[in-house]
Amino acid sequence: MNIGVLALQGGVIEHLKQIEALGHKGIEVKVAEDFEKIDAIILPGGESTTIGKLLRITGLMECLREKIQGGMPVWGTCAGMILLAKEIENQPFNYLGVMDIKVRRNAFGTQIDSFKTKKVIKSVSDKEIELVFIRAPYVLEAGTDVDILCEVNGNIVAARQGNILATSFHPELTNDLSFMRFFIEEIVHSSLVDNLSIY
Ligand SMILES: NC(=O)CC[C@H](N)C(=O)O
Repeated sequence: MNIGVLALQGGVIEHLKQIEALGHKGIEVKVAEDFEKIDAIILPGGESTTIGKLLRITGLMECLREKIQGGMPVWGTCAGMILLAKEIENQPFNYLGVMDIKVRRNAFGTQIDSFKTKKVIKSVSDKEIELVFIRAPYVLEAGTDVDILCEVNGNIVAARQGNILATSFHPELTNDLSFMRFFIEEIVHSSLVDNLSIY
């Protein structure tokens, strides 16, 4: 499969490496034409304000929003989660606004409060997964269509709404491919099968 990674700012290469490690093609997405080449897209971590500004300047914002609303599978990591959210606490505007969640930015504290922990996320793997949090957001409120996949200290850090996956943490910064495998096999693959069955 061809998995795009939004390549305006942030942790692009790490995602591309994990995609390729699973035998798929990783494609950097920088212009609207790149959307024609991909089956799914990852919005990497970075700085949501910067990526948001670049999405507006390049005109990619509308294009990306339309693709996601049309069913393209998307995974937002950290800043990517903020870009997907319908509501951002203490901020009067959103970015893509496609996922029915309200998020708190920098929810665990500043850069020096970055931390790692381990959890079993049943829908993803039976084994413990290392979770890396870097000035991460978490989900304050989620709509009824949103499945909660993981909580840390009672805070929602991974959630799915149909074709949309959001994580506060960074699986791409670990050697564990299980989250990428989950995204590609469960979310991307099932959406392709659904689309085929229309015909
Ligand atoms: N690692 C990250 O993506 C950090 C996100 C960043 N704190 C933001 O609010 O956009």
